[in-house]
Amino acid sequence: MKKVLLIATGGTIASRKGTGGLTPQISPEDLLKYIEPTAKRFNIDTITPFNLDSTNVTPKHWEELALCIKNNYEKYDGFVITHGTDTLAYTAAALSYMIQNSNKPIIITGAQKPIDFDDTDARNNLSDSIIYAADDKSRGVVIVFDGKVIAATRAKKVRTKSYNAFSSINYPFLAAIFDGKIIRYIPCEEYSESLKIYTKINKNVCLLKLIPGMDEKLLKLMFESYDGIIIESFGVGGVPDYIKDTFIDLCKKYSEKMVVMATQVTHEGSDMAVYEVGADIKEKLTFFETHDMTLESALAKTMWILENKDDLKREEIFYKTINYDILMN
Ligand SMILES: NC(=O)C[C@H](N)C(=O)O
Repeated sequence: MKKVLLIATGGTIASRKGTGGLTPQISPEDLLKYIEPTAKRFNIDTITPFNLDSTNVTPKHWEELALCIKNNYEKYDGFVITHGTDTLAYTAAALSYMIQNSNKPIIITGAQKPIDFDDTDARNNLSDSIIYAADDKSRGVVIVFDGKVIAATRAKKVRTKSYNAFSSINYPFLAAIFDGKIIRYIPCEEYSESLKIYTKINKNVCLLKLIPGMDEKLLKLMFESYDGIIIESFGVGGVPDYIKDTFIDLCKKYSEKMVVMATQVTHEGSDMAVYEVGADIKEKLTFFETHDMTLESALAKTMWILENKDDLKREEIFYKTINYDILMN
């Protein structure tokens, strides 16, 4: 019988109504009781490293999850992490960099409604995740949600209430699961490189979303305070003329920091070479562009590189495809 470790971290899937609204209360053993026909086909152990609404999940928790999988890796055939949906895409992206070349599947799932609601999506999501985790052809870090399997670097929460809460951005779904059967659109390749688990990342990374007319004060503050600065610019990318000189000065002054240019537009990605507002600084400065990556992945990849990779290797690794994260590189 396949051995699966269910790692419960809270979220709506395990929530009940408290006096102040929904809060995680249902134990992982009780979660499994709601999907008994599936659960009894496998040998499932449970562990609860933390029990939070995912609004409260931080990079420190991503490190706890990576360590939990490292400590249990040899004992199980697959892993299912139940997680709140609000920051699930961030955790999934982080685990994609922290756990690489895993020939065992690591699934992250959650739900829009608690598992004990009559109209819940939780039972399908949990049951599908366990089936996927126990399947011989599954590998790597993925999200299973609403009958779809999404590469863990490509997900974005796009709906706050509907069951199809996650989209796979700039990449197709890897598989679908109908009535407990997996239909693989993109078969998982076996990793030939050895498993790598990183349990530390650099948490000193910030995000600045540009708005029309933005004051350069914020830009200065971010360059002074952080090791990694992600700037979400407009369209395919550029820096407005009214902050451009400051941006150039700061990039030169803090050349040891990682500056990453992203876009606020969800689909199709950035390309700063297209317009003069982007092209002129791209020639003069060293920074990274997210291209078709999600913001969640760009953030997690920056945190992982800053902590674990040599400065000279940054560029090569930022643009290297990891768990399907970037194609336009
Ligand atoms: N659907 C959910 O899980 C939302 C919840 N607030 C969470 O992220 O924990």
